[in-house]
Amino acid sequence: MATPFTRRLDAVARELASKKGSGRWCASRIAAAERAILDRIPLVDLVLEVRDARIPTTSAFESLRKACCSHKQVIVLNKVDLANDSLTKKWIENFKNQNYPTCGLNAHNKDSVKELLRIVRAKLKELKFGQSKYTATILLAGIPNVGKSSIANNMHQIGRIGAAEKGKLKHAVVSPYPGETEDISSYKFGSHPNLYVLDTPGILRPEIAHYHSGAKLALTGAIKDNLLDEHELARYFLAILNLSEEYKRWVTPKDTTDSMPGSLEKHRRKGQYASDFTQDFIVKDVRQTLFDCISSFEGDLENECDMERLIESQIKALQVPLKASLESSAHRHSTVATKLLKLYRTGRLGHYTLDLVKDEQCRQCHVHWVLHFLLLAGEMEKLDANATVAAS
Ligand SMILES: Nc1nc2c(ncn2[C@@H]2O[C@H](COP(=O)(O)OP(=O)(O)OP(=O)(O)O)[C@@H](O)[C@H]2O)c(=O)[nH]1
Repeated sequence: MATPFTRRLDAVARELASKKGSGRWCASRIAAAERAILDRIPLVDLVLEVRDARIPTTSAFESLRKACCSHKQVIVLNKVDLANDSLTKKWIENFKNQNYPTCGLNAHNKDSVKELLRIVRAKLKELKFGQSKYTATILLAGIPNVGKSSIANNMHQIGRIGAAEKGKLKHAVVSPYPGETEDISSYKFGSHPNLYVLDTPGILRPEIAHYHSGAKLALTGAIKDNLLDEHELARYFLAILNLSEEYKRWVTPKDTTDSMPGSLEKHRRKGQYASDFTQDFIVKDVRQTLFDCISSFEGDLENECDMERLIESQIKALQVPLKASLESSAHRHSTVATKLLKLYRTGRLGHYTLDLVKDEQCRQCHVHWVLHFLLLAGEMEKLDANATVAAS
C-alpha cells in the first residue's frame, strides 16, 4: 500500500526521469550536467566529492565511483555542524578504512576551510603536482545542496591569492534551495602555483525514489520541498527526534527565565526583542514544548499508534510557540511544518546523523522502524528488494 508520501517520491522520481521535466530538474539537463562533470575528471588534478555529513552514504555521488580512482579523490563531509559529532568521527574512520581519504567540514567556519585548504595542498603534493605543472585544478562534485558553492566561495576568499586579485573576488550562488548552481564555474584559490577550484551543479538521479534515500534527502534539503509534503517531512523529523537522546540535553521544565543570560532577560522585561533574541526565545519555547510533550507522554514509542499520537500532540502543541495558532485552521499544520523544518535544518533542534555506521546497526533498526512507520505502512521488505526505480 503506497502512502501519500511514497506516491510523492514516485512523482519526484518520474519528474527527474522525464525528458521534459521542469527547469533544472529535468532528466536531459541533469544528464548533460553529469556528462560535463564526468568529462572533466580526467583533466583535473583532484576531485573533492562533497557529501552531507548527516547522510554520508545517501548523499554519495555514485557516478564518481566509476569515473574517478580513489587516489585522486577526497570525500568531504560538509555541514558537520548539523550532524552528530561522534557519528561523523566514525564515518570518517569508516571511509578511511576503505581507502578513501575523508575529512569533515563546516563550510561556514573559517578555520575549518583553512584545514580543508591544508589537506588539498598536501594531497596535491602527494600526487606530485608542481614538478611539471604550474597550475592545478580541483573539482567539487556532489548531489544538490551539500554546500559545493559555499566551499568554492570560501576557498576563493580564504585561499592565498595576490592582493590585486582579492579585489576581483567572484561569488558562486549559494542558496538554501537545491539545484541553484546551473553551470560549471572556476574560482582561483592560490597563486604561485595557480590553484583553481571548479564549482559544479548538484546531480540527483531518479533513483531517489528508493524510499529510504528519498526521505533522508528530502529532510536534509537535497530535494525541493515543494515537490514533497512538508507535513510528512516534519512528522518524519519528529519521529527521529522522539527516538533520539537529543531532547534529553535540553532544558528541564523548571529551567525558564532563571537561566536566561542577563542581557536577554533585560530586553524581555523592557519588551525589546532584537531579532536574533526573538529567534532565541522561539527556539527555547519550541524545545520546551517538545521536551514537555515527550516527558509527559505515557505510551510506548515502539508502538506505531502511540508514536502517531505523540507526533500529533506535538504538532498541535507547537502551534503556540511557532505562532501558527493565529492562522486559519487550514494553514496551521503547514505553518508548523515549514517552521519546524527550518529550525531543524539550521541545527537549532539538535544534531542528527541519519545514516548509521555498521556498529550502530541496532540503532539502525530504529531508523528503519521510523521509516517503516511513517512512509511505508508495511511495504518495507518489498522496497528493500526494489532498491531502484527505473529511469524510464
Ligand atoms: N550549517 C551549514 N550550512 C551550510 C554549510 N555549507 C553550506 N551550507 C548551506 O547549505 C545551503 C546550500 O549551500 P550551497 O553552497 O548553495 O550548496 P550547493 O551544493 O552548491 O547546491 P546546488 O546549487 O544545489 O548544487 C546554503 O543555505 C548554505 O548556506 C555548512 O557547512 N553548514
